[in-house]
Amino acid sequence: MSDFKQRALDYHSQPSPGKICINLTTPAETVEDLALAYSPGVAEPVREIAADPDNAYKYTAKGNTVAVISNGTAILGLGNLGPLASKPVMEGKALLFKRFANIDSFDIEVTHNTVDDFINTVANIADSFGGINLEDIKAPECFEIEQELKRRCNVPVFHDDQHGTAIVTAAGMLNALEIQGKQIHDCTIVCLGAGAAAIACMELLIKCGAQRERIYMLDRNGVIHTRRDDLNEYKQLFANNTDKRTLEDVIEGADVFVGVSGANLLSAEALKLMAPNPVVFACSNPDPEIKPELALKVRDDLIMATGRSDYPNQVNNVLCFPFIFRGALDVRATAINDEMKVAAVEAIRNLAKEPVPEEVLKASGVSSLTFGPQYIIPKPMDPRLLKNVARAVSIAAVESGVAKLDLPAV
Ligand SMILES: NC(=O)C1=CN([C@@H]2O[C@H](COP(=O)(O)OP(=O)(O)OC[C@H]3O[C@@H](n4cnc5c(N)ncnc54)[C@H](OP(=O)(O)O)[C@@H]3O)[C@@H](O)[C@H]2O)C=CC1
Ligand SMILES: CC(=O)C(=O)O
Ligand SMILES: [Mg+2]
Repeated sequence: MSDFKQRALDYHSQPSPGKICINLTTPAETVEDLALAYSPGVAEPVREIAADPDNAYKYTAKGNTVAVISNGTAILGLGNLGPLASKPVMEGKALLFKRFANIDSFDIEVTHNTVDDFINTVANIADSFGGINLEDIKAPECFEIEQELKRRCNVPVFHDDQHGTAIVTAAGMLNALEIQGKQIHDCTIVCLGAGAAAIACMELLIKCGAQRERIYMLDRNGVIHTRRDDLNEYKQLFANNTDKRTLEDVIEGADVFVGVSGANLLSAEALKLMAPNPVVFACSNPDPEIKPELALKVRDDLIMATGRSDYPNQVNNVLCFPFIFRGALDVRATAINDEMKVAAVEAIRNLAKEPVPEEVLKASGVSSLTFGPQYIIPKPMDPRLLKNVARAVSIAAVESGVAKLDLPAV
C-alpha cells in the first residue's frame, strides 16, 4: 500500500472513526441542567416554536446548521458508488463547513429508488436545517432535484457541484484570462464533461461574457452537436452546429479547457494543439484530466489549475460553499440567487489580487504568493475569504430582497 494511501486511511480512522462529532453548547451536569435541557424545560421552546416556526432560529441550532445531502451517484470523479461510500466526502464537506465558516453540518446519505423518493426525503426533513447543500448527485437528475427542492423548501437549497464549482471556476477563469491577456468574449472554450459541474460552469461563464457558440462541450460520446439524437434537455443547450466530433477536433486553437469529467482524459498531444497562452482547468477529483507536471512539460505558456490541494491554483468548490452559506445564514436568506453567486465570484476573484498574509503563506508551505500564473485564486485557508465572500453574499441577499434579517454589524 502506498504511503499516502495509508496516511489517508489512518487520517480517517484515528483518533476515532471519521472526521466529525457533535459537541454540547450548554451545561448538562446537574439535575437542574437536565431539567432545563430536557424534561420539563424543553417543553417551553417546543411551545414557542409551535406558536411561531421562526422561533426555531432562536431556540435550536437550526440557523447555523446545514444538511449535506447525497445519494452517492457522482462521488467526486469516482462515479456512482452508492450512498454509504459517499459518506467520507460528505463528512469532509462538514469538516470544511466547520473549519472555514463555523457552520455545523449533518451529512445525510440517502438510499432511494426514484427521483421523487429522493426529493420527498429531503423536502420532508428540510425544515430541520438552516440550509440544504446537495452534493455529488449525478446529472441529469441533479437538475430536477435541485429545482423541485428549491420550490418546496423554505430554506436555501444549493447544489454545490453545480453552483459552488461554477462560482470558483468563473472567479479563477476571469483572473487567468486577465493574466493571459485574453477577453472571455473572444475565447474558444472546450468543456470536457456535460454533467452537473459542466453545465453550471458553462452557464456561469456565459453570464460572465463567454459566447455560447464558442463553447464546445463533450460527453462520453464526443462533441455535443446539433445532429445528435441522444442529448438530454440540458446538453441540448450546448449543442453546437459543427462537423467537429472529437476532443482533438475541438481543442485545436482553443483558448480554454475546462475538465469536469474524469482522470487523465486530456493527452499531452491534445494540449499541444491549443492556442498560445491557454488556460487549462483540469478539475476532476481526485485525479485531474491531465497532471500538471505533464501539462507544464509540454506547454510553458500555460495557466494550469486542478481541484486538488497539493498543486498551485486549486479550483475547488471549497472556496465557495462554506462562505456562500455563511453569507446566506447570516441574513437568513430564503434562497441563494444569481445576485449572491455573482457577488461571490467577484469577492473570490478580487481577493487573489490582494497581498497574502504570512499565516496563509505558512499554511501553504511557500515563501510568497503574488497574483500571476501560479496564483490565480485564493487559498482555502485564507481567513479573509470568510469576511469578504460571506459579507458580499449577505449584502447581495439583502439588496436582492431574499434576506429575512438586516445585515449584521461588522
Ligand atoms: N474541482 C471541483 O470543485 C469540482 C470538480 N468536479 C469534478 O467534475 C467531475 C464531474 O462531476 P459531476 O459533474 O458532479 O458529475 P456528473 O456525473 O454529473 O457528470 C459527469 C460528466 O462527465 C462525463 N464523462 C465522464 N467520463 C467521461 C469521458 N471518459 N469522456 C468524456 N466525458 C466523460 C459524463 O459524460 P456522460 O454525460 O456521457 O455520462 C458526464 O457528462 C468529477 O470528476 C468531479 O470530481 C465536480 C464538482 C466540483
Ligand atoms: C470538489 C467536489 O465537490 C467534487 O469533486 O465533486
Ligand atoms: Mg462534489
